[in-house]
Amino acid sequence: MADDAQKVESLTKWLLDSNSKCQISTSLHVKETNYGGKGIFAISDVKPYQQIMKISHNHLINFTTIVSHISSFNSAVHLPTSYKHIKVSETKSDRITQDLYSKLTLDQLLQLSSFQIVSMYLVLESIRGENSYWKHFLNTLPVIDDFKLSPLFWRLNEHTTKLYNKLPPTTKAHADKISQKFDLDYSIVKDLLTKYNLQELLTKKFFLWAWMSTNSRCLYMEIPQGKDRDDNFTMAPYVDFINHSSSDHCSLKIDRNGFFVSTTSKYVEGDELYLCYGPHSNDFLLCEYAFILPKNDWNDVDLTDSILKLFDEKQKEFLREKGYFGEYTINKDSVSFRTEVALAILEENVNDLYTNRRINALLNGYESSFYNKSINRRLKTLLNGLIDKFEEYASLEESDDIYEKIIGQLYREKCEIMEYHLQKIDNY
Ligand SMILES: C[S@@+](CC[C@H](N)C(=O)[O-])C[C@H]1O[C@@H](n2cnc3c(N)ncnc32)[C@H](O)[C@@H]1O
Repeated sequence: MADDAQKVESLTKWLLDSNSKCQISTSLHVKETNYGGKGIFAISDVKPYQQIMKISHNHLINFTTIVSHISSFNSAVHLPTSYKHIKVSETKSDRITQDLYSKLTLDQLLQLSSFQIVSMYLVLESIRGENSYWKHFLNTLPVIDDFKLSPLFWRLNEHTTKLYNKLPPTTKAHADKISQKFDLDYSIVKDLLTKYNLQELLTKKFFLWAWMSTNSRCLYMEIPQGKDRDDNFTMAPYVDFINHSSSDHCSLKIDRNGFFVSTTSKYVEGDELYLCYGPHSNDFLLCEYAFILPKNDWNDVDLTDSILKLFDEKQKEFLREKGYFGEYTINKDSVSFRTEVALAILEENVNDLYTNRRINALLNGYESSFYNKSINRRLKTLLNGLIDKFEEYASLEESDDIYEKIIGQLYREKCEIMEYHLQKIDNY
């Protein structure tokens, strides 16, 4: 079994094969980081705005390349012309290609979402092993244990389900959504394989590995052949070694020639290159990518549940109609405008909200200082109530258990945001 460095080397050789049309700058090197698996480092200076990687379409895994590859085994399928220039040039035959790829219809493939098809394909191509065109890429994907920090993993593993219920309520709500999506995707793919008597290939654990690999390594980009918005993500070998940072980043571009990565800042030898996966809080990063940052300026506290309890039906209806129902947050600097609006309407008579001049002025972006005092008063009560609940969990950060530490950090970060606002209110 090749070690990690050899696997990366084989992947690089495969990508740089003379016919591949891929390019990787010779200034780059993949190596282990001390915080989150592998990363990409500069081994010599890299200028800003320099193209450092090009991965051709034949080396990308997305809806288009998968449909094109699988259908090449079924002579009854005639692909639309938009697929014609994508060719995964592999024809080796085995049980998967004979019993499944040669029988799947275009309709069946097109009915799957991108998430379903990519996850299913990773499982099937892994089973094909040495026969798979993607074997060098598949060898560099994470193993299931690399996702052990993911709440989805906690929920499905009997030793960690208790942890799942300790998550902050909004983190848990996000994790619940992901879990539902996973369950649905698993049942749809399982049903499809059952039609071909291949259901035993798809254990939940295997699909979880493929699904989390897809979730944590896919890059959201408009695919030129994409049929709708959901198709707009791709797996890009080598590019997916780039770790996340909310500040320093590279830029991505996709066109008919392939997937391109360029720098936006200068790197010197030894620097790690980063990509910003998006403006994500630690709640989001944990649920979607199974890691959190030691410090994250995108963290927030969601007050929606606490605030919604304060409204009667008329107030809720007004907020819904005006587009201000829910998503009431505060972050490290400010109270969101949505939160201010929600707390402001509590000051007004419920029967004349639609004609109330002050409220309508606030909604139209005019002076709102009239409400400041009452917003602060209500916020103070809400935050004091939440801090009391959260502080108990924040102490989990002192635990020796890695999972409890993470849960504790999430609560502590939320407490710090709330304490900052309480201080600000007291100084007002
Ligand atoms: C697209 S991959 C990046 C390459 C990955 N480190 C590897 O070893 O293959 C995304 C995964 O890398 C890890 N990761 C990325 N950025 C990180 C960061 N700032 N801190 C900790 N882990 C990070 C997480 O496990 C995440 O799910």
